[in-house]
Amino acid sequence: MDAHSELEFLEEDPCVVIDEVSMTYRVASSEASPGDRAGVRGLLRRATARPNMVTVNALNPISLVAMRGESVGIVGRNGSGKSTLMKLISGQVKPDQGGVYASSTPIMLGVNAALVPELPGDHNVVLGCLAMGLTHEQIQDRYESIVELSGLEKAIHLPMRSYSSGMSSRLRFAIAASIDPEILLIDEALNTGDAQFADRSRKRMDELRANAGCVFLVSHSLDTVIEMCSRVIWMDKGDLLMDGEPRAVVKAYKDFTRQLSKGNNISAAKIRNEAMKSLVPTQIIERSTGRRSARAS
Ligand SMILES: Nc1ncnc2c1ncn2[C@@H]1O[C@H](COP(=O)(O)OP(=O)(O)OP(=O)(O)O)[C@@H](O)[C@H]1O
Repeated sequence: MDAHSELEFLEEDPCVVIDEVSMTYRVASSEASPGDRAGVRGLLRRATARPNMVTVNALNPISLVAMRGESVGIVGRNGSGKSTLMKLISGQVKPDQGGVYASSTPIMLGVNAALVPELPGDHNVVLGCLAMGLTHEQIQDRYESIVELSGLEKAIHLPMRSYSSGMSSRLRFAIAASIDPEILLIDEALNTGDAQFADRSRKRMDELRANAGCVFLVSHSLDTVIEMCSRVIWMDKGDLLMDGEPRAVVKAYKDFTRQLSKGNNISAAKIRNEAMKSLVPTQIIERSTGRRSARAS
């Protein structure tokens, strides 16, 4: 990249900058240590002993920049680090190292609303909206459309603990979708609820995407990702493998999973390596103002 294009890039306005972020979790493991008894007796002993703490690498160091106007899809197998990345962006968890910078508070659809199961749905609408910083007037204006989007009808007056998990997700989604965030995070929210709700939520999501500065969408539905995203990243075992044009990235990911499901582990590993080799790493530059931008290194 020559000096001129680098300058041009620096003048753009990123919504989210992820700078060399990594994340591990510490969890208790029941795996036997050398010298432990085998079988059920061993398990019983370990169940009452102090647990072995192990470290799970959820995310290896990654850097990423999302510009205004981008819809970034995130695909990958179970446990590849997609939700962890979303939680880091939304600030729900802190990285072990590195930093996440955002031009405004990222809003995770359907998860952020802190609701009270003992209270009826309508009370929770008010609580959820207050928690997101809406004023009384704004809540009054939006109340009807939230209830309508949730599709709960009369059940809106019943305690949330009496809802099915789909009903409660629908209410969370409807509350979270009542604001127009600049940075919108959607983690599988599209798969919430039944077909009728999927239609309604998709419509609202289209409006949100149109108004948002940038969107991150985690989904196992690859058609949805192609349809909705301008760019897709593929993650695997905590690594960022590929970042680019949706169809190309989804194709590589599909080829990879197809080989895996046929048991062709060597072919799958080849596709994984090729994807990783072709990835142009992002290098984050700290500007004199303290703001961060990126260039491809
Ligand atoms: N709270 C947690 N405590 C311990 N380990 C965790 C926790 N959350 C995630 N992990 C581990 O971190 C890794 C990444 O998990 P993550 O949920 O980010 O994956 P994912 O790509 O979103 O998976 P999925 O497609 O199944 O939702 C996995 O190995 C998982 O077991």
